[in-house]
Amino acid sequence: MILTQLPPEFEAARPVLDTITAAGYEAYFVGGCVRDTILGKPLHDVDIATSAFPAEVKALFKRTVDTGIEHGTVMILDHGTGYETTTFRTESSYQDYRRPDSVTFVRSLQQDLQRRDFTINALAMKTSGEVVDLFDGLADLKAGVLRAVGVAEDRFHEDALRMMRAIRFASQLDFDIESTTERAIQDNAALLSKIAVERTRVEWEKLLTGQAPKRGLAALLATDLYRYMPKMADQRAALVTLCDLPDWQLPDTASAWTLMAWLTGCRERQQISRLLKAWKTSNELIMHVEAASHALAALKAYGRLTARENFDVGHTALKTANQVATLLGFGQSQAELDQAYSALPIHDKHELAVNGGDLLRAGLVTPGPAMGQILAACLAAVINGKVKNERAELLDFARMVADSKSD
Ligand SMILES: Nc1ccn([C@@H]2O[C@H](COP(=O)(O)OP(=O)(O)OP(=O)(O)O)[C@@H](O)[C@H]2O)c(=O)n1
Ligand SMILES: [Mg+2]
Repeated sequence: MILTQLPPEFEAARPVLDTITAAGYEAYFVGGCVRDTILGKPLHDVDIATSAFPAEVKALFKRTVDTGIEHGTVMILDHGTGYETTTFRTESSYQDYRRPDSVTFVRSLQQDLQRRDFTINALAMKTSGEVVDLFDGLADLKAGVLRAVGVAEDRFHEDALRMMRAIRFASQLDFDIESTTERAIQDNAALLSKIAVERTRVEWEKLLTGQAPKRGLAALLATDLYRYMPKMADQRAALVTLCDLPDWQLPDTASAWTLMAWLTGCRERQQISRLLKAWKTSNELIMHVEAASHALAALKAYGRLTARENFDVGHTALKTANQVATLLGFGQSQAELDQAYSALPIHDKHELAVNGGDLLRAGLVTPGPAMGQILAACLAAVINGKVKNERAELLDFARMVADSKSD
């Protein structure tokens, strides 16, 4: 197969490959970028494989960064773009970064492609557009099949994350997992528990936000792989529920985690935070999912949020909640939710027309906890529409609250 029209990312990288080949080495585009080009999908990174050893690559370019030199990876910087360039190698070193000596550099492309995970990822391409397909990856790409290169067991022993990757690609590409490969996942599923949670999480998020998530989830259930994901061993029922829902898609990781928290019965802040911490997500995401989960519970119970809930949850988390509610069958009109949110008198506590200094100057209070309580009462009154967000009215209201306190 020869691709006649290469995407602009490849055209931009052409001089880099030409420099390497002009020096007498081989250089190819390789892996996901070749796969995605043939599928007509957008590219996110261009990876290069070469017969040149890292020191040889570095000698050819002015600017390089040692991003993973012990695995043979050097990043070449060219016109503001970085190209991960990896020396042909045999044994996978993905598994154990503390054992860089598990990499053996080789001079042959065939040996390099042989240690890659799936046939559709073991494709290489020359700058001429000629695709090198030594493991029938093109046929599998056409048929929509994920098949391990060579002996599946061996590939999964080299890097157990590949089992997650298989299932993630099934969802992302809407592909079938070939039966021997699927069987090998089932037989080796327990190896996943050795993989760093962060790596598993990336695949899990890609699976949930893929185009055919039910396909990935069905494979997760069929192979029992979910049992070795954090906090998931007892969650078969939740996954079955997801598979039984009418076709659905999730727009982002925040909605994916809000859905998972909901289906695994995490309603309280603490439960949500415990779940997400087990998956080592960012604190920012935890806060977003907590807020969205709060909104989701309100949508489920009442179909709407109170003004206070709207204020506390915020617009982005509200949107996340409604996306998940829609998937679960109790979504509301987003336009109406947006309207109710916009109708709030204020959207942030800094918009309140009085602050602590105002209360002090008006002689309503002395510094201390009482001040916080009065401000909180003002905020609540404004959010609930009881008092206008205007200085004079709020000072009157604050005086009333202060008086009632001193009674
Ligand atoms: N555990 C892994 C990870 C990667 N690879 C190989 O390295 C390539 C690039 O890896 P990566 O960018 O992680 O994955 P992609 O397949 O490119 O998928 P994505 O679109 O998510 O980048 C893969 O295509 C595959 O050939 C592998 O064999 N085993
Ligand atoms: Mg990639």
